[in-house]
Amino acid sequence: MAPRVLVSDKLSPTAVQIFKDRGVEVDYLPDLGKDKEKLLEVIGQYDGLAIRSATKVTEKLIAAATNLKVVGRAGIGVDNVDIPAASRRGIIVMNTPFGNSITTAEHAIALMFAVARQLPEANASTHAGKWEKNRFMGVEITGKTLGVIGCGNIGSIVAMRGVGLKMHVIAYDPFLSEGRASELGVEKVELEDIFARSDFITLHTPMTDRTRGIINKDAFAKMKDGVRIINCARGGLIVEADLIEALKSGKVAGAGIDVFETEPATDSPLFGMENVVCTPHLGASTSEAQENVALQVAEQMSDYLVKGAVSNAINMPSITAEEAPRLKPFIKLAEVLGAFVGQVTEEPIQEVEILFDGLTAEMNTRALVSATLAGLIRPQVADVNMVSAPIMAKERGVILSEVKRDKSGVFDGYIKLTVKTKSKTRTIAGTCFSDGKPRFIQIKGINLDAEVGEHMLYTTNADVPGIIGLLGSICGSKGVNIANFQLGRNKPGGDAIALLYLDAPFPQDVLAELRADPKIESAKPLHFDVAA
Ligand SMILES: NC(=O)c1ccc[n+]([C@@H]2O[C@H](COP(=O)([O-])OP(=O)(O)OC[C@H]3O[C@@H](n4cnc5c(N)ncnc54)[C@H](O)[C@@H]3O)[C@@H](O)[C@H]2O)c1
Ligand SMILES: O=C(O)[C@H](O)COP(=O)(O)O
Repeated sequence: MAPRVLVSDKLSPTAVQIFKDRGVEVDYLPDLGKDKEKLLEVIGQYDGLAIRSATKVTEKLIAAATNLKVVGRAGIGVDNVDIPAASRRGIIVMNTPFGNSITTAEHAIALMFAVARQLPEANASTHAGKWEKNRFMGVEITGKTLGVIGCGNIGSIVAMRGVGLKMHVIAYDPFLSEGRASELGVEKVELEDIFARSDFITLHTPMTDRTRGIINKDAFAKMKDGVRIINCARGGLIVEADLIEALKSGKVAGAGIDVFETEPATDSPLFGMENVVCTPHLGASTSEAQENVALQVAEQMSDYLVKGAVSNAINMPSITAEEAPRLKPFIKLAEVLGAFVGQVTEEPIQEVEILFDGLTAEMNTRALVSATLAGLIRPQVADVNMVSAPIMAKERGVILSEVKRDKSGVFDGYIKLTVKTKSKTRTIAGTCFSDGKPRFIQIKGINLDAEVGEHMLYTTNADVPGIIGLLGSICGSKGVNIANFQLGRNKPGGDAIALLYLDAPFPQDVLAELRADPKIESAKPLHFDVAA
């Protein structure tokens, strides 16, 4: 059945066409995002949801979205999506990180000019036939200091434009390197310097708990008199009540505001204030940017729903369409290695080490780590997947380490998983053969070559005669066929294991009998999802 996507905000028709061309059914209902109740009613039918900023993907919506696999944000900011809730439910959230950056940077520059020269008021006055030449006295931009808070994609473009306008550009961004700053021609400074030195301050950070209210009463107090503020990022970065105070007192000479604490903003004390230029979240609204983000989001969502390729996901490692087919069997391998340990482990997991040897070390190991963790946690939490597993592992305090090394044995490459609990350390290694099927090649340090089947039985036992007979006769007595039987030991008479690949689940009613046999130390029926 073709995957179904709902587009619940206004997107360029290009997106709809791309979904259709890629074999995805699409419902284009651009006003549905604003109708929370209706959206809740229908969301259960969809595998994908394509949005802009109007649709709020809340925990409640996610709980109702029983089939949802991907949320695609045609744009950058994902603060309208409850990412932790989506991740816990295994829903990928992707955005289009570059499609509207130039357009938004241009809007910030446009607002800066509009505020510097009071263009909207001058325009309105001239249209009204007033010719108030003496009323509108602006300021020059050349030679002024532009303070950029957040120097990522958009902030960098604004900074470069500022340099081009002969401004002195200073930037605060904890992740901005000195090298990148000098490449952009900006001075890297602290936040306090931005406040103290800027004639214009422009905001370009995402909205997070750390950036919320970054421009507040205290910040205004540290700024130059007559500073001008531009916000094309998110409304909540500025405490609006504090901005209004600062405008009234004359501390702030003007503001260019594209984004508001509450949107849509149809009523705000900022409206009608002298030299406050407002636009209705138009930063990304050019035909070029909207074409870019619509095309990109539809391609990314279709690639995921149809081919399993992941790009620009906020909560999952990327998997390109090219690498997806090669990676797929190793993702399955990683999952079954995790699933093996997850099923035999009953204590809380403390540490996980995943070793990638040979060709596996050259693969997308972030995706393989996520798959291993998903397999490991699934016996406890059934609906965990590659998106939610890393979060769950972290929430459970699991210490995770990843090791990569060159080919070290007879296999071109393999994955070895070591899991520590309070009382035990368990190890298992596996590889994929050319048939693409996962094989266990080592358990507890004991070599074997075991094909992985849906139903298996794993025993640790004494290395004594009669194990094959015992297991064979118990399975035979219940009519369970053994497809493959693997034995291994660390030394004659030492630790031994048996791994049986069965054509049906091992019967629970004979498990106690098996475990009671003195030759058997432990016996565990296992189940693996080996379907493609
Ligand atoms: N008005 C609009 O229509 C519009 C359009 C696009 C994007 N946006 C907003 O602009 C934001 C920035 O977009 P981007 O593409 O440049 O994102 P980005 O991720 O490329 O850059 C954000 C930068 O902010 C920095 N940062 C994070 N926390 C910070 C902090 N506490 N102080 C200073 N810097 C901090 C990051 O290091 C990063 O470099 C988006 O998150 C979105 O909310 C608005
Ligand atoms: O984060 C973004 O990409 C912008 O805020 C654009 O939002 P919009 O798609 O609702 O215009």
